[in-house]
Amino acid sequence: MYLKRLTAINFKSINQLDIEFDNKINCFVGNNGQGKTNMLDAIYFLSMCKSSLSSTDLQVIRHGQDFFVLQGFYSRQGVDESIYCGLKQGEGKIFKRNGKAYERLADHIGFLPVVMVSPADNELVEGSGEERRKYMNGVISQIDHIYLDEVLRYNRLLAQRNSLLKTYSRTAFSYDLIEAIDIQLAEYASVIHSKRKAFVEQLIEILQEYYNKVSGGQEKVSLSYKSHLNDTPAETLFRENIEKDRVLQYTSVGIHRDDLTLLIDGYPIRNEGSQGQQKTYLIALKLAQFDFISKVAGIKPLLLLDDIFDKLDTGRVHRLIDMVANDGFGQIFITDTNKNRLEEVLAKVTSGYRFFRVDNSEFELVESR
Ligand SMILES: Nc1ncnc2c1ncn2[C@@H]1O[C@H](COP(=O)(O)OP(=O)(O)OP(=O)(O)O)[C@@H](O)[C@H]1O
Repeated sequence: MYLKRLTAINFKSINQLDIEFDNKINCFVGNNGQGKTNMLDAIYFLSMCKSSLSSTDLQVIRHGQDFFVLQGFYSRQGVDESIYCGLKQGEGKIFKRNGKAYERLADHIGFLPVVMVSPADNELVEGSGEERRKYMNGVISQIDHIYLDEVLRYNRLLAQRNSLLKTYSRTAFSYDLIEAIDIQLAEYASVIHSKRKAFVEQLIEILQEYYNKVSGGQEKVSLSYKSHLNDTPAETLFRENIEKDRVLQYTSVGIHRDDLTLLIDGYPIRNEGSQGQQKTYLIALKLAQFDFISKVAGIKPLLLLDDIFDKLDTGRVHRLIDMVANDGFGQIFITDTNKNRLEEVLAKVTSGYRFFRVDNSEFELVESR
């Protein structure tokens, strides 16, 4: 699958854009703040129906404007596909495939799989468990259409349960009501838990391989899935903690407390890893994710590599490029502020490529093969 052409109007710093891509490698060079990441984010948006960075859709509308439009023209399994996304202030977001509007955005997510590697991934190391749960949700939703719905339903039931715990803690407490919620809550919790567990297990298998490929094979890396449901079935868990939750006035156990621990040589990478090791780990994690989606979905995701070379030594940069440019990856988009570094990289690449200069959110094709 590859993106042939992207058009954008009023997307973040981009006023107007119409750009045709190489079906293998696309490089973007420009100084800080010139719009490189915004362009990658537009590609991400067309796949995931949301920005990889901005928390609300309205934040991506160009300052001073009241709408944005994106259009992507793809070739997917030999078939041309056009995706339209538009948002006007005060109105809903519209997504269309070949001119027909989607009723549910969840039906689109995963149709054009995407993996983005960016400096923001650092949040997976530094951020709270919520970041890592969001990460799991983002990947699994690309290969499983009903997963997001299950998470949404779980969260709705959880909110109801929490509001009951708050309301009833000082007055009469209705066990019947809570137990009725818990039956459904436990069902969703079990399904979500088994999907997350299967995902992490498959990721672990390939994570080390990619870490070795980029690092040259030095440290041992792993990933551990933490969940209350690892040891206790959901129904038992909610039942056993009901008194505690009543005192706390919120639900203290469940998959909303799941987390991932990123490990290097058996220790959390957050405490032990150098910046370069952390970066290498995160790249390996994302490439493992690429592998996972490719295998399960049967389509190679678009690979967006935003500013990934910073903090990596030259050996790692070269191994990484050799791998993504010449191995089993599909179309890739690479941004960098350093022109020489990218030119060096392209000199080693045997496939076709396009090289763009980015200045003030204008994209100029300067070289292609
Ligand atoms: N909604 C918006 N409207 C207008 N400009 C925006 C909007 N959102 C972000 N920007 C601008 O986009 C610019 C950042 O662009 P971007 O992140 O794409 O830069 P970059 O070329 O990737 O830089 P770097 O090399 O530093 O990563 C900032 O100047 C920011 O003010």
